[in-house]
Amino acid sequence: MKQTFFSLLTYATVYKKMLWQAFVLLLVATSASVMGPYLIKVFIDNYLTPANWNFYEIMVLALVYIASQLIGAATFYAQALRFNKIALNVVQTLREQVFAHVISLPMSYFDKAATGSLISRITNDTEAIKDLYVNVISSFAQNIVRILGILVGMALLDIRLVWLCAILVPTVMVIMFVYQKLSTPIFMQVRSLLSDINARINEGIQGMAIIQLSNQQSDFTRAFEKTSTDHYKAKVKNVVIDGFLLRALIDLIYLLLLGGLLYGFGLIELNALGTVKVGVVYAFINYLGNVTEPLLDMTSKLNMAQQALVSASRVFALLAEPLSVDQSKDSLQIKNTHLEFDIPSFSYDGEKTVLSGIKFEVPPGNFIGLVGHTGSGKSTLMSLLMGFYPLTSGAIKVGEHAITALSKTQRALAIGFVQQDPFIFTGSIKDNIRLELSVSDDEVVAAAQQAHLHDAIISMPNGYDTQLTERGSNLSTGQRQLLSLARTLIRKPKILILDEATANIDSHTEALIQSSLMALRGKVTLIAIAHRLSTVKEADCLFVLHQGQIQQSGSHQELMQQEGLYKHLYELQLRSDPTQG
Ligand SMILES: Nc1ncnc2c1ncn2[C@@H]1O[C@H](COP(=O)(O)OP(=O)(O)OP(=O)(O)O)[C@@H](O)[C@H]1O
Repeated sequence: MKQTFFSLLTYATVYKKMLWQAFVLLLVATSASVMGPYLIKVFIDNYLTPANWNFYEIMVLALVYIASQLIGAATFYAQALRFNKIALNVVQTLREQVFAHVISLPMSYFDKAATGSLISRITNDTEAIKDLYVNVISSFAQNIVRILGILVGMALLDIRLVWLCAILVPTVMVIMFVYQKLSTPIFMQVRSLLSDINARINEGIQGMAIIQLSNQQSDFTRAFEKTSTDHYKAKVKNVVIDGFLLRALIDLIYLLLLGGLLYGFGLIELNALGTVKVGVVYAFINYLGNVTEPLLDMTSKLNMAQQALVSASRVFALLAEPLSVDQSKDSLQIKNTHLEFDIPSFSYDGEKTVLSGIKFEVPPGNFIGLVGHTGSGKSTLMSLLMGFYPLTSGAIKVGEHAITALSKTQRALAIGFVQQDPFIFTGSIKDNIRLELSVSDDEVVAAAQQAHLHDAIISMPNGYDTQLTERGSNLSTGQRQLLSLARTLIRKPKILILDEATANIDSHTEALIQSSLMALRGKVTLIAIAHRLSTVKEADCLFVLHQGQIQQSGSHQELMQQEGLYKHLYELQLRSDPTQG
């Protein structure tokens, strides 16, 4: 936790100048507020009690008092503003850093992490860190300086008051230490359960259709209620510790102060000396009140500080997740798109082999098809070409360069990937096609025409400006695939991968797309993954995958002459749908 705290503090050191200003202003504000009771003590003891009505001196005293209060208020405001600005800047930086880190994490990370839980870290946890800066660090700094200032004031009045604080401070520290030890595991649990709640909500919304179809509402609700109840119980534990330790601490401070006051002045001063200066008692009570206030403020914020540190440790853990090792060189350009796959074996988890003995080449401009049973490794092979996962052995080469040596930008420019279920961003159709690419509206229209989506778009009331909702639910599945195709074609890739890209498209549109794609033949390397074998019949070469290995390869005609998996699959499809032949 100490490490986490210091790591968080380093984020504020970027704003050194503002920090210095804030501290200087804080010192001025504290000195001004400490001066107040002292000036009143002077007024009471030097003027009021002895009835010394020296008008000019009293006026000067009053003016100094008013000026000190005004300066105090102004500098207090100015320092608070600076501390808050630093805090908000730090949180903004941290949130941006976390987001940038998360979107650069290797795909394998997202296979394990629940989306809701990740969102919770970027939003809730960074928000809790904001509390640390806005409410805790700045107020701790203010309070500590105030306590030190008051201690100086007290020492000037009566050194015994400082001894009183010498009892208070270690007591408070012991309680703070115990509180921290007890509350950390509970806060960890609370935060992790909050992530689970987010993950469950996310799952519930994403899987809404299947939940309703399989009538799983009550099971999902029960599971949610369980997580929610666990969260509630952990929170209650937290409230009990807060109530027991923090409340008890507050009472203890009051008790000690009262005892100290009675002992210090009630007994000693009255009995031994017989007289008490009214001004000293006024200033004393005022200072005691002032020293209690920052202590109480700090203890009440301890809870917030603890939560923030727990959140920060979760955020730092996420920031420590290793990014994929980038061996790329920006200077490398893809000139030759000759592809060479040589993968002796590949496994996602180091245990189960998903691909083995993969070795083949694809000359530039060729059209190849990858076919095979579900789970045979077709998408995995393409994910490796896209660099989504690091190779565990062997290499994939584009031209003379290993795929890992090419920068992500180069790869994204050269290779287009049309997915089966593409993601649609909130925004217009136009923006979804161009994404961040700076292309004209005409180019967007041309890409949509090439993907045979243009007619569907212009039949919508707002045409290309139609706003798409999250996950593109106001487009049909087929239209989403066409949009993904347009989005890829507009980038004019040299290698085009189609992963079941036309699986949800009617035969007529599919035939049109097929002819568009065939027009690219020879200019662009086409790699199509297809279950519907009729769509890849025209390929220059077909690779038949079976349990992660290439079992057969050759053109449709060649494969049909062999007694093998391909012929078997093709005949099966032909029997179930004779129009496919
Ligand atoms: N991200 C992943 N993490 C771990 N294992 C995975 C992952 N993705 C796929 N697999 C496993 O790898 C194997 C090959 O899957 P892959 O998706 O490549 O098959 P496929 O031939 O494309 O199947 P389909 O035709 O159904 O799309 C499967 O056994 C699958 O369980």
